[in-house]
Amino acid sequence: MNQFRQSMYDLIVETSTNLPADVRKAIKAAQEQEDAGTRSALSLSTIATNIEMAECNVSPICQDTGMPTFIIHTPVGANQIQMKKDILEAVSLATKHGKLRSNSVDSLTGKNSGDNLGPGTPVIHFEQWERDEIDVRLILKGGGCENKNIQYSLPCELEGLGKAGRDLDGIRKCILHAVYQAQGQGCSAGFIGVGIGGDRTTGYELAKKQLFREVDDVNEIPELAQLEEYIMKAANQLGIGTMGFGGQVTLLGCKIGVMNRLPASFFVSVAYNCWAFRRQGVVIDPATGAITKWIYKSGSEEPMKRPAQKPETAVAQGGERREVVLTAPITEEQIRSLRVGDVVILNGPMFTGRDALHKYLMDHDSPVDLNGHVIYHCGPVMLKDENGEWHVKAAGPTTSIREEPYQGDILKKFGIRAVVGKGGMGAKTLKALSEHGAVYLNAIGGAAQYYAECIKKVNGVDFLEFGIPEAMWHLEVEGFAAIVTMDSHGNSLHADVERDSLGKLEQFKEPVFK
Ligand SMILES: O=C(O)C[C@H](O)C(=O)O
Ligand code: SF4
Repeated sequence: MNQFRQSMYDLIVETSTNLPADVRKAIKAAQEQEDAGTRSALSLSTIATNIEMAECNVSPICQDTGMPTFIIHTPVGANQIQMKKDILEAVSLATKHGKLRSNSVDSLTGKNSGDNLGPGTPVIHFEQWERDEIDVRLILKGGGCENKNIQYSLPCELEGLGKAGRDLDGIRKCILHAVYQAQGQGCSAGFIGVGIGGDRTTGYELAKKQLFREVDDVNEIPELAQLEEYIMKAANQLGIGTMGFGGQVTLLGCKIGVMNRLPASFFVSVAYNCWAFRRQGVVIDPATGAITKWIYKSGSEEPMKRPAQKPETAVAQGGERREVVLTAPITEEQIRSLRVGDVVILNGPMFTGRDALHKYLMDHDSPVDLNGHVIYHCGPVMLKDENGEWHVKAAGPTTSIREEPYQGDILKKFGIRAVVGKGGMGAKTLKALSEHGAVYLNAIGGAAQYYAECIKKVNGVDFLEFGIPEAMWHLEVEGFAAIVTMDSHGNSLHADVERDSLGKLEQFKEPVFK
């Protein structure tokens, strides 16, 4: 088994950097369905480019490399203690090499362990079987989509859909509601795994296990096969689209599993996975620890279509949208001229800030003058070279709504003119954008290689003690494209799409499965 640690390292790198063929196929099919020139089509082109860049750079597809979760089947007698040690070493090494972001945070102190190891991380499940080989599957599911997981307890009353009872039709309503409530925040278009039954814990486990099924397989249980097919059709009529920009494709895959439950409980658990659906698996020779087979067809066999021109250029040429180039510090006048739908190309300085920084800035000063500047909701993957210089390895946006309690106050306090993130923000921020004269710019979630390439220099860093993802990185960008989705005149594309999709959800109120 001396090669086992290397095999686990290879599995981690492949999973983080090369999206498997079945996932790529689903994204390519979505590209075919969206009308050229729309915001969703533009986002899918960026996503396609990003997938190819990640494979080519052998760098993370998305900066959030998630909670590494290993599901392992071993022959009777395999040394699981040694295997676990090897996995921990492989995880730590992959983190050191920038293939995983340091993602393990002490929940009480906020301290990042720096190597992805700590109580509860990574997740490793062992099970014995009677076969001779070892089967290791890995999923890297990011935090933003994890936050959109949802569990229903039937019977219940659902917004837009009314009563959901303890039957197949009630289950149908829960799943549709799950897709609706995620909006674009889990980086739609997404994949869902559903677990029917179990208790609160095993229901979610079952839901996550569904994510290991191939996107195009067919459920062995006929009622569930029918339900999966129905959900794919119905969810794609909600109009949420890629990143919640509106569009034809909201859901890329739906897999449903079932297990028994207690008489008093009836849970429907939904695990939401972003388009950056990173999972792979290997078969291992128990004698040597070497990989004998990759379980999911490699992404390298399913190349993405690269757009002929840069996606943002294509949009600007589409006519209806304006492209505005801005360099910080930005004036109020420049901001007031922007409208929802405009594409902004940012050049110059940009400062990252996410959860820890927003909380800090509420009652402290900023170490840098933020007047007229751009704050980027981003927790990058960074590596330091031998000369002590930092390099950006992956740097897409994080879900902005988490900063809703702070953002409005902070942008007024420091004079910030633009907030870059993904998934949009709420009413409090929208009001502050209007009052102060600022905009919200939506970048494409998960497109971490695409944005990393726009970052030309790291000028400095503050609060490294918050950990790499939470630190305030001083970046210098060039050609960083994002779409105005909330302007300084009270308009929010996110509010519009949410309202429209609720209207569409209501069309699915009547029973379908009797
Ligand atoms: O943590 C991140 O960088 C992103 C996160 O996965 C998110 O979707 O918000
Ligand atoms: S940023 Fe988006 S693509 Fe990346 S892990 Fe979070 S939800 Fe997934």
